[in-house]
Amino acid sequence: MAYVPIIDFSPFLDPSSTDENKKKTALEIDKACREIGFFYLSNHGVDEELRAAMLSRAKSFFENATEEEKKSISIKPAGTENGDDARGFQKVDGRGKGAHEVVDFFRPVETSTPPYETGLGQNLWPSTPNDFREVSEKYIDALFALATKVVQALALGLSVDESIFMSRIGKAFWNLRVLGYYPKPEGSVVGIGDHTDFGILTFLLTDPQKDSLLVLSKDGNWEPADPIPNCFLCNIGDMLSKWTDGIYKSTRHRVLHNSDTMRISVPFFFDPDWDAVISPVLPLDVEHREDEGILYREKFVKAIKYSVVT
Ligand SMILES: O=C(O)CCC(=O)C(=O)O
Ligand SMILES: [Fe+2]
Repeated sequence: MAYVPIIDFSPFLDPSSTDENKKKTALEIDKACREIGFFYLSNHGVDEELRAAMLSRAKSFFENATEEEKKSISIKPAGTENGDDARGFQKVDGRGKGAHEVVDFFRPVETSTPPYETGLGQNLWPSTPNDFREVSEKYIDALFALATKVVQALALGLSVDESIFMSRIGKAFWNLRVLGYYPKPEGSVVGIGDHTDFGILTFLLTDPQKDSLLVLSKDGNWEPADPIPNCFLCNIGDMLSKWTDGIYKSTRHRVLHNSDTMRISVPFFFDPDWDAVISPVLPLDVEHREDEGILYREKFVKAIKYSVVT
């Protein structure tokens, strides 16, 4: 797809690559972030078998989990038993925004005890299929390592002191999201409504179906961002936009799934540490403007209450 560029990430994985090669890749990412807010990442180092396993476990969950199991792991309001507004399964109906089913997992928070505050509960792992958790945790580790490297590349591309970013992602509050878009029933919209992601970067893994994910271009057209074999589709969230004072865009996107076949999609959202303050590091000729910061966890709570809990 011509609109979103494909960026070869191998210089950041190959220990023998030169600083010059790294800088070239970092500047390609920088350009995509300034102009589009989306890019495909190839040669990212995440094993093909692991990606296939993650997709197959997601598919197996939607094909085989019973309604009873889905109910047992469903998201519950914070303050109620096991509830934290955020972790677990939910079925979103097609009124307005677009129908889908979704299970959300977040970084575990060892220190919190029930009743949980928003976002700070325990992950509710499905038991269908029985190795869902094991595969997901391997996948999360791989994506966490990749995302950290991409953030290093962002710092290089921006000529920003890497430690400003690194000191705010050591315990990145990641979210693994497993989405099932069912075949379209009569008279409803299957998908996800127009939105921006609210973290730093999203890494999207989907099955090979086309024409579902649409990205809003600068001139106001919805451009398809179809899967490309062996690439992650990456996009910028609001936190990275804030870090760059809006120079990088968190681009609007939506899903419209008009098909007789179920679509499986697994976004990995890489977000700042729970307590991180995110403030502009750009423009480079002024001081890092700490006073204009936003607390990530406040952004999270607002975003979750608005988008997830119904
Ligand atoms: O399913 C997709 O292709 C994208 C999902 C998405 O945009 C989201 O969950 O934020
Ligand atoms: Fe999104």
